[in-house]
Amino acid sequence: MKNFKPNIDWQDKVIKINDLYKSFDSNHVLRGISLDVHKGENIVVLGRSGTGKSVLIKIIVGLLSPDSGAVNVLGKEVPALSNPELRELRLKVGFCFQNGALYDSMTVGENLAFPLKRNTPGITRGKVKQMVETVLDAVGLSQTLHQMPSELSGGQRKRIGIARTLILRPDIMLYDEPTAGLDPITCTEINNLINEVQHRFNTTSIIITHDLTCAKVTGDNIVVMKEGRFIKRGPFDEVFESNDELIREFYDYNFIQ
Ligand SMILES: Nc1ncnc2c1ncn2[C@@H]1O[C@H](COP(=O)(O)OP(=O)(O)OP(=O)(O)O)[C@@H](O)[C@H]1O
Repeated sequence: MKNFKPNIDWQDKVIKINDLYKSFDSNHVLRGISLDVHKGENIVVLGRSGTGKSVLIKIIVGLLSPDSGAVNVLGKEVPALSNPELRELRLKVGFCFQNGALYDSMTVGENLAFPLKRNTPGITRGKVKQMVETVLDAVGLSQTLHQMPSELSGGQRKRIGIARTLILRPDIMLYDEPTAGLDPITCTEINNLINEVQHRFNTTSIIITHDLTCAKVTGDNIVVMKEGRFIKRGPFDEVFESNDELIREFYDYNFIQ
């Protein structure tokens, strides 16, 4: 459970998705998805493999176009944006890749400085140094500044990946399977870090996962996705209190497999 009260503005919808459809030929992946995400909220999208979670995220950042429906992110209608407008939007929507996506030939510090230098022309070396130190401190890994990614554990790589997204101070963080492939203790650390980011930087987050513990610990609200639809939404305890057969099935699946 969170040891702080999230600062959520329920009047401010930073993501508004309405009746979204997306198919690939005869594969009807999204079949009428609607979702509001509020400023400062951590929302978890829970669903089994292949239900369309990644397709949804790609539509949110304009990497895929929907067949129909509306997608508004930070006040912009995403499908209508030009390429330069999309690039601008993507600076405000940070995507945390599953593997951290670090450059193996650069030190941790260089990996963190890279997006900052590329996206902030004219930034001084002093400012870069200060921002790198701040995000490294935020993820609890100040001591790794001069290390190479190959010297880090899987959990540390994830943390540095999160720091690299965070350094551009996005309004929205998208976490793709943040705890996949990690041992339970490291999972707990990553879950705590996701909450710490919410608390310290007041970001809005979408967390895609099939890890129920991650959903429970990080999510202010959960949506459960099945076959391209949201079959349930609400706080974790409310969703999983349900006697709905589809929800039980998901719950059992998590513990059996
Ligand atoms: N670019 C694409 N072209 C064709 N089919 C695609 C494309 N992207 C995704 N799909 C299909 O859409 C469906 C949903 O895929 P998606 O990656 O969103 O699933 P997911 O819920 O994120 O699964 P996982 O948890 O395994 O990552 C799959 O059947 C996939 O094959």
